[in-house]
Amino acid sequence: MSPLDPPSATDALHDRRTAIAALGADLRALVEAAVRTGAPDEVLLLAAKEAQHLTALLTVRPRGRAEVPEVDVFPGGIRMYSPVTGAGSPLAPPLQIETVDDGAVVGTCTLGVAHEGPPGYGHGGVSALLLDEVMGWACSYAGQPGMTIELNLSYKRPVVLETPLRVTARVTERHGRTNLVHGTIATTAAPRTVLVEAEAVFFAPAPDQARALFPSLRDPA
Ligand SMILES: CCCCCCCC/C=C\CCCCCCCC(=O)SCCNC(=O)CCNC(=O)[C@H](O)C(C)(C)COP(=O)(O)OP(=O)(O)OC[C@H]1O[C@@H](n2cnc3c(N)ncnc32)[C@H](O)[C@@H]1OP(=O)(O)O
Repeated sequence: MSPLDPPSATDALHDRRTAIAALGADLRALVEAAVRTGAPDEVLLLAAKEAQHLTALLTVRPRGRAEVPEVDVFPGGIRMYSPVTGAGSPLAPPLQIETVDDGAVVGTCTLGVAHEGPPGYGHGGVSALLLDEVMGWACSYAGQPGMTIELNLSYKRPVVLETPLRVTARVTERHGRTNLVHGTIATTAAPRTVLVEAEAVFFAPAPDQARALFPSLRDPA
């Protein structure tokens, strides 16, 4: 089962997610084209007008800042607009979450030029983004969805763009509501060569605290 399209989805929900993902894919292609283009100035200005038209088209019944989208399962499930995993997000690579049998969570993605830091390599903040997300999923899979309270990174080698990446995370220790998590980024071609390593502390809020933090959470228990 893919956590990004659970079998419980109704046809309408599936159709909505499919449409959101279609728009997300084209927006990502647009973002990548926009940051790589060598088109002349007049073409950029024409594209800007077209982008304004698209923005107007989509500004219909916008959801509230803290509202959980109807297409999402929160916490611990599909997030269509996540800047990391969201198929509907132009910011997301997007990263696909998978689990493996021994308790580690594995995510795969490929970064584009839009995610560049040093020329040809991924931005260090983007590596942190990928790790934070997959480490968060490791907590959810360990039964304690939580928020990052500390994240330490060691950048060992640059992360190459346009190369399939493998992001792994595993809960190593639990102390009450606090989980220590270890994470890595490698390429899928050389999974043992660690490019970035992370240690993090996640905190799983108690039900009352979760209700206060996330008012639209239906059943924090
Ligand atoms: C039931 C449902 C709950 C749902 C929650 C799900 C959320 C996940 C969502 C989607 C999953 C998909 C994946 C996403 C992944 C990405 C995650 C992120 O990006 S999260 C955004 C960035 N993080 C923040 O914005 C946090 C900001 N921090 C806070 O708001 C507070 O710190 C908060 C509410 C988390 C805790 O605040 P306090 O005041 O209640 O807690 P205090 O007492 O400070 O610490 C709690 C415990 O942690 C220990 N602690 C604190 N800092 C520590 C540290 N650096 N190292 C080790 N332990 C530490 C403390 O000693 C304490 O432990 P002792 O309970 O006493 O045993």
